[in-house]
Amino acid sequence: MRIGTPLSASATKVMLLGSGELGKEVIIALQRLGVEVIAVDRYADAPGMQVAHRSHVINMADPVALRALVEQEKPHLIVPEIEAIATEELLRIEADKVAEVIPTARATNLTMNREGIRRLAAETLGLATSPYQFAETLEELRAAIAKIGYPCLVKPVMSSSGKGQSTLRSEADVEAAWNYAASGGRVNSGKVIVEGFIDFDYEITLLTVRAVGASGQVETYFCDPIGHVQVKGDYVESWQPQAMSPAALQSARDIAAKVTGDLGGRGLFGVELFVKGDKVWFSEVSPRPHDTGLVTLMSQRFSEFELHARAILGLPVDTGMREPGASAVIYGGMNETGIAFEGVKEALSLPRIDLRLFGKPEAFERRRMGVALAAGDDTGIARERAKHAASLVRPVKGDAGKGE
Ligand SMILES: Nc1ncnc2c1ncn2[C@@H]1O[C@H](COP(=O)(O)OP(=O)(O)OP(=O)(O)O)[C@@H](O)[C@H]1O
Ligand SMILES: NCC(=O)N[C@@H]1O[C@H](COP(=O)([O-])[O-])[C@@H](O)[C@H]1O
Ligand SMILES: [Mg+2]
Repeated sequence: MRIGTPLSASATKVMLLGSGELGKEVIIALQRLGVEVIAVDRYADAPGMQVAHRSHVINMADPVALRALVEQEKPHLIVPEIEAIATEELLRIEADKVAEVIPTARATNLTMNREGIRRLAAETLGLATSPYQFAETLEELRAAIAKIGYPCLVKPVMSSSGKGQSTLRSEADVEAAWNYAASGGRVNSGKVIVEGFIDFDYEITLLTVRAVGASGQVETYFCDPIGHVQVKGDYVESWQPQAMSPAALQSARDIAAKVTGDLGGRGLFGVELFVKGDKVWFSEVSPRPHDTGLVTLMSQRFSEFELHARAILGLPVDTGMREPGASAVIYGGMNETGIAFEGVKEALSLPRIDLRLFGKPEAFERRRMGVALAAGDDTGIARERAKHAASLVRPVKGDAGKGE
């Protein structure tokens, strides 16, 4: 693909659907390559909007509003960024050749909903997954759990970052899990998945890139595995590389190649896998950069965001690492708008540390507001540094007019 001049008739135009912290980095990467970027999200002043050429606030789950905006902006590429999009409309947009959807409209549609991707992975591709059932009423949920047993997890079919997700240990947890799934998902479709609990040794994200190679064909590239820790279904810490046995790594790559090969298109995918010994289970896949991959801003030659930008533009990629790294999340810790951060100077005084403060206009107790990034001679050192730096950054109530 030729790249034009932004804001001119020759512009290469990309529209991000979702403009949070991950989209913000994709936008910066695209802008560096001379792309014109339009940021879209459900609220004003989202992180990516603050660096895009222009932005729009719409309900992306509304097919009519989505179609109208795409026809108004006429982007060449549409890059979904969040799990709250009317993906059936993306199928129509792609079929009508209005714009190209990254990686494909089908991939976005299947992964937007846990049922689509789970049935594809387990039933069509025959990959190992946790046992699962779907339910649309509390009664169905009880019947589903009777088949799966305890402990198990209940998740809304459309959600992310652990929203609406519960781990159930007994019958006493069922009703609360049902209610939380109904209220906590990003979009309430009324349906939940019940998953059997996998007692894994560790879990990884295998960033997998489908990009045009030297042959001119789309080829599959793997980044080094990323290890992570999740609390309440949301990532709090990640590091790269995660040590794996050769058999587990091979199996992880085979699974990732199968899933991303079926989903197709160009772009970077975050393939989430559970590992116990040499056994690997597929959990889910994001057809876009992954939150645990924020570590790659520090650890790779090209971050997952730069790789996504290159891949979607049809450009070559290099998935090599630079050095071991780690990331640690900074939460809002309060429900306030216009907060401030203290301790940034202290955090950045630590060796080989960097920070991203996302600039979200409103903080919530458990809303991710920033991330500390660290490098080290090994991941143990990098993890300690990242956690230390994150702990030094303290969100406080913003004081209008006070610069510090
Ligand atoms: N079947 C399972 N067995 C054991 N742990 C699980 C299972 N499903 C989920 N988890 C744990 O919960 C975490 C979040 O689950 P999942 O990835 O499905 O949620 P999510 O809302 O899609 O999160 P994200 O969008 O951040 O990836 C997993 O990374 C894992 O730590
Ligand atoms: N696990 C998916 C993930 O991390 N997605 C990232 O979080 C943003 C939403 O954050 P918000 O809920 O704070 O607005 C999304 O826009 C995306 O950048
Ligand atoms: Mg996940």
